[in-house]
Amino acid sequence: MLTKLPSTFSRNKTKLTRNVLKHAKNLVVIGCFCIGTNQVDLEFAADQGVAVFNSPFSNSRSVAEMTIAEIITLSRQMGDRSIELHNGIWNKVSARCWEIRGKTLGIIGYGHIGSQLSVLAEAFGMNVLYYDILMIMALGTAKQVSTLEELLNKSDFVSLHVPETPETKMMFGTPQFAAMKDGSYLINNSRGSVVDIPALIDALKLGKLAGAAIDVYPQEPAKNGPFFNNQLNTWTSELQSLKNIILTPHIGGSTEEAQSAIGIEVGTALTSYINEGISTGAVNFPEVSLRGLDLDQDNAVRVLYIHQNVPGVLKTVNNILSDHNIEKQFSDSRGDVAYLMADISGVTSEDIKSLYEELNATQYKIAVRLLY
Ligand SMILES: NC(=O)C1=CN([C@@H]2O[C@H](COP(=O)(O)OP(=O)(O)OC[C@H]3O[C@@H](n4cnc5c(N)ncnc54)[C@H](O)[C@@H]3O)[C@@H](O)[C@H]2O)C=CC1
Ligand SMILES: O=C(O)C(=O)COP(=O)(O)O
Repeated sequence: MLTKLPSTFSRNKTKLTRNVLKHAKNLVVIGCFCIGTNQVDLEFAADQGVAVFNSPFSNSRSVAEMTIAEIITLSRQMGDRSIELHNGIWNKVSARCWEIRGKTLGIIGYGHIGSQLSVLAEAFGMNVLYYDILMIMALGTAKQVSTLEELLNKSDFVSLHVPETPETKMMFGTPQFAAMKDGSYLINNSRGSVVDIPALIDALKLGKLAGAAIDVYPQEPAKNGPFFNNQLNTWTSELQSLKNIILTPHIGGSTEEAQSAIGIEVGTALTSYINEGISTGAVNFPEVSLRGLDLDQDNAVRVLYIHQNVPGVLKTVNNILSDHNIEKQFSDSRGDVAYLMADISGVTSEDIKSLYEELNATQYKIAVRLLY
């Protein structure tokens, strides 16, 4: 159906690969109703003239809150106590159950989620360290460390909040577990590809880690309900058998508040791109905007021209537009793709057809839309 749609919607499970996108001939825009955009081949989408929008922060508070809940749940072994009581066992213990006050939280990836988590953790009396590839201003009394190793050596809890990129794939494996403090905890609410699960299982079995919380998996089932082990990964049953490990079904951003805010944010971006061509906030595309579009005035037309980023294109396009008054114009490029927006006036309905045909016939065009 993608071939017939001007826009398509995805959450993190909908894989829009090169193979899928190359059949989507009429596709104009993709909305990812989530933060992560690794499920879409962003570069190929841009090469096809398809802009991709996401919701960069609407569910970040939900993830930060869930992480705080997990830190306390792990520290008090509440998951295990709850499972025991569900199975009719009363097991009142305090051994190796801790307050989180005064403990150190190491945050890997200090972006929207990591930085909110930092503020919440400090409110609980935790000390916060963070590691990020960028220099980022610390909130509260958190401290940025310059190596991942330093963070791992010093933290009682380590929480991952990085995006899936070639650099973060399997960034957490045997050497990173070895560098962690004995009896520490790992939380992964980022992406399933970031942690080497067999290495995590070993660290838990050896007692190196006192617990872990995992929300994301290398493969995830496409729908709710019973799943076969190989739909998550081949080690699911091992994970299920371990003590003090919280397993959640990728629900970090799944709250009513987050879903409603995401719907509004991405929906607004999609409609302003479709109706006005505005690409501000696109994750794969040049960001172009022009002030007020008044199509009722002076036979106005907005020209949206996406093209390969090579010399000479603007000259050709402006030559075609030059029979009309160019009220305003803006152009930007990102990598191999460039995007020109121009508001022209004095365009008759006959002109529109010929303008479209001429622009469509230009050499380096990727896509053309005229709004009138
Ligand atoms: N479990 C869930 O339901 C959810 C999971 N997520 C995941 O969380 C990720 C992070 O979300 P945000 O904080 O909003 O993203 P963000 O883009 O605001 O922050 C990510 C931070 O990670 C840093 N980073 C990138 N590569 C790194 C590396 N190799 N080492 C250290 N730091 C690195 C970046 O510089 C940035 O500061 C998303 O990309 C998504 O995959 C997001 C929302 C919900
Ligand atoms: O926002 C994200 O990146 C998430 O992982 C949450 O995705 P979802 O809305 O649950 O498909």
